[in-house]
Amino acid sequence: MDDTTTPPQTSEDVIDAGRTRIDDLDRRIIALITERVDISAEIQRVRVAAGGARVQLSREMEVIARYREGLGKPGTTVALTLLELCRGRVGPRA
Ligand SMILES: O=C(O)C(=O)C[C@]1(C(=O)O)C=C[C@@H](O)C=C1
Repeated sequence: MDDTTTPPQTSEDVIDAGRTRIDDLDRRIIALITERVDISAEIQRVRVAAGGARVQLSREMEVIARYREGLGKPGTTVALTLLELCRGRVGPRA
C-alpha cells in the first residue's frame, strides 16, 4: 500500500478552498475597478480642462459592447455599473 496518497477532499474542503480563491479574486477585481476609476477620472479631467464634455456616449457604447460580447446580456449591466462608478469622478477620490 502507498501511504503517501492524499486523502479524498470532503465537500467542506472543496467549498473552503473555492471560497478562498473567490475572496482573492474579489480583492483583485476591486483593485482593478479602482484602477479603472482612477484612469477614467484622469481622462475626463483632461477632456473637461480642454473644453470637452465629461461624458462621451460613443465611447460608452464601445465599452458596453465589449462587456456584452464577453459576458452575454448581463455584461451590459456590468458595463453600466462600471460606467456609473467611473463617470463624473473628475476630482480626487474621497
Ligand atoms: O474613454 C473615455 O473617454 C472616458 O472618459 C472613460 C469612460 C469610461 O470610464 O470608460 C468614462 C466616461 C465617458 O463617458 C466614456 C468612457
